[in-house]
Amino acid sequence: MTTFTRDTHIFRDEDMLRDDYQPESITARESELDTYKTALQPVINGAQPRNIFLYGKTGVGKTAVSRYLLKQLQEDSVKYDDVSLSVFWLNCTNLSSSYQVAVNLVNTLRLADDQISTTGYPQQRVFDLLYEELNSIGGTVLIILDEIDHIGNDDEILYEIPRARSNGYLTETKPGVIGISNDFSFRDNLSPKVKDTLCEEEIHFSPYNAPELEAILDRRAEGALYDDATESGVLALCAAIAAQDTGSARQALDLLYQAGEVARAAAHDRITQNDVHEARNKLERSQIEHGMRELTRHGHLSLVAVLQLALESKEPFRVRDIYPQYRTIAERSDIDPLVRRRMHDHLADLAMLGILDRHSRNEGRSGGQYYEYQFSVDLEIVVNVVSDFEGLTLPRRVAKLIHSVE
Ligand SMILES: Nc1ncnc2c1ncn2[C@@H]1O[C@H](COP(=O)(O)OP(=O)(O)OP(=O)(O)O)[C@@H](O)[C@H]1O
Repeated sequence: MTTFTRDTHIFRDEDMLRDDYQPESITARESELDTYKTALQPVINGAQPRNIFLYGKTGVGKTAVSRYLLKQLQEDSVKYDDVSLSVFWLNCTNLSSSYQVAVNLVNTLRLADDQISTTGYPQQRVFDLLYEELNSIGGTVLIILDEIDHIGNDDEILYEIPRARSNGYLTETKPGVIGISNDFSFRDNLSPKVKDTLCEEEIHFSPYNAPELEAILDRRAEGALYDDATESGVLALCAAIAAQDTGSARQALDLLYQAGEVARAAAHDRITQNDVHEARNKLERSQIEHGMRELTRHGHLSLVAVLQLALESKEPFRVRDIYPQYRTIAERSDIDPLVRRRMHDHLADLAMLGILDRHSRNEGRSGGQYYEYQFSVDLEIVVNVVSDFEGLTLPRRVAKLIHSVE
């Protein structure tokens, strides 16, 4: 019988290493905190809030710093009788227009039993409903729009809310918008009037360097791990790996967590540097698997075509070898094949995701330039992912291999 017993010698509180954990203090972001605090100061002064735009790559603390400061601002605002502050968060993932953001905001501001339908209203009607809700709240209302880049070019609302008071739609409420994005091109592509309004105050979060990441890990490990749970150099190694790759605190924390899990599974007394290396391989593997699963149908077909060739003969392969395989698999699966050039784009995507290696070659003096492809990951990983593809008629050799593994 399987039994569970508590293992406590590594993690004191493993939830503190999870992504949704909100740290009580922020490490290594002094200048961003200063600028952000200054931008929020008008709220405490009872003045119209400034609009703020935060941008920087993923995992560099934009959300954590915002949550930390806004919580502090809410606590401090209570001390002033003439300040009434309300803060609302909306994650804009999957919201690709001003209309959708407006509807979701109305529903965020309303009670659960008073929600509006997400379709069927004219845009101006939804904006009017939003102004009604905002007016009924009164005081200062800060709206934080996380992952704001999903709204794309349909960005009217980012102008409408900040300007609603000066345009006469709001009399009781002073609105402020804080937009958060990890897409650098989004800011550059904003329409000029939106840019002027939303980016009144811009704060850029740069990637962390290794000492900064080590300081973040150190602070987090104090609560998450027991005092002697890591071999010396483990935190520095996690920090160095993440700094070299992305500069993301999320990546560094994930690595430490996963290394703890590796140590726990192997019944080690403490996390070793080898555990960190193993954790890194595991994380990379799962990232690559995820990348393969998320490909489009034709990406999957291209992947299977290269896999079939790799099982039959020695890599690398040219597009002229891969394309006929791709066509055959597509036709047998009742899918219209793409033309060769378009399929080549999918091979380029596979190379970009780190699944294939791609080398450019020159064919002597007379010939042109061409590309060669080969897998840069273990075939075992590819076979494992391909075995979950549905609706494809797999070539015999691939199907047989999958069958033998299962
Ligand atoms: N300066 C910091 N001090 C303490 N913890 C931090 C710091 N920066 C980031 N973290 C932690 O790293 C993780 C990722 O941070 P966060 O979610 O704030 O990144 P982000 O920049 O908002 O990323 P994304 O753009 O993907 O939403 C969180 O667990 C957060 O608590």
